[in-house]
Amino acid sequence: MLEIDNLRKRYGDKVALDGVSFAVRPGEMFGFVGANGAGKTTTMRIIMGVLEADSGEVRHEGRPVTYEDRRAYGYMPEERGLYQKMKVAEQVEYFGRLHGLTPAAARRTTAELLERLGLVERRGDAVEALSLGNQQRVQLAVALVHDPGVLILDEPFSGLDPLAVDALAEALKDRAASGVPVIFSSHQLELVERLCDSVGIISAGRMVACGSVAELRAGEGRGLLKVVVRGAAPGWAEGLPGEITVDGDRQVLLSADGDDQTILRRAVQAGHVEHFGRQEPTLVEIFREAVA
Ligand SMILES: Nc1ncnc2c1ncn2[C@@H]1O[C@H](COP(=O)(O)OP(=O)(O)OP(=O)(O)O)[C@@H](O)[C@H]1O
Repeated sequence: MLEIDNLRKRYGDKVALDGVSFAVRPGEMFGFVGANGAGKTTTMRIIMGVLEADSGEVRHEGRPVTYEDRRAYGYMPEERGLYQKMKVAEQVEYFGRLHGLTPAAARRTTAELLERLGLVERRGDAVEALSLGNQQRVQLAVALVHDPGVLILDEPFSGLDPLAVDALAEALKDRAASGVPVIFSSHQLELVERLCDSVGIISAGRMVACGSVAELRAGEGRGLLKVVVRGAAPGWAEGLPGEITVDGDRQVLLSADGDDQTILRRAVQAGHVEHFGRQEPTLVEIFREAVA
């Protein structure tokens, strides 16, 4: 388990982290979300030891993490960090060697990763000649080449097309499935909702919500009741709590606090009920509520 315990960090007068804590289990994919400037990059830099916290601790498997531990982590920094003139395959191999792989192992792993990430045809190109999406794939290959025990990725999906998102997502899911804790930050909340076992929402340096999407949903209450009735006379829902919208011959009632059975009876009497059910809040709605 990777534990982030009560991290505090100031830049001069600016409080960037104000007691951030969370934990990520082996094999868990943790989505780290928050508005611009909320403190995600600062937290990840502290986990990686690129930046020192004013106080608090990062532990892995019960012990404070050391420089040696971190050498075995995979990291995709916000500022990226590739050699622009170096060729793709050479670059991934080079980072593999820096992490202590033998030349043969670095070559083999590089070939596997380039295949996996759809980069085989670009293996001989200089990084500077690649599109942003392909550069990001190379960056991920570099983060994965030494088979890291922990993966920390700062906005790995930003600027990627849907196919590149899928390729990266599959590679991360694979790593998580092999028992590695994976933390990534993102502003793409639908993606986080789809991929992550748990989510942390940070706002102004504080963790304001943390847990599985199902747990975060449960904290939001029952969700809105949505009823779609076709062919009902106008005014059928008079007196019922909620808002009606008209869509052709359909009327849609969204109700936050009406009694389900009463509303259902009224809807059945009024017309043909096409849909009746509670809408679960999306992560976008949970996020808006949490940072409000
Ligand atoms: N080197 C620095 N010097 C001064 N202030 C900084 C520095 N780095 C970050 N900050 C401030 O600390 C706060 C947290 O920044 P951080 O980069 O961690 O946020 P973030 O959640 O990663 O944002 P984004 O989504 O925009 O990348 C912000 O107010 C930022 O302006």
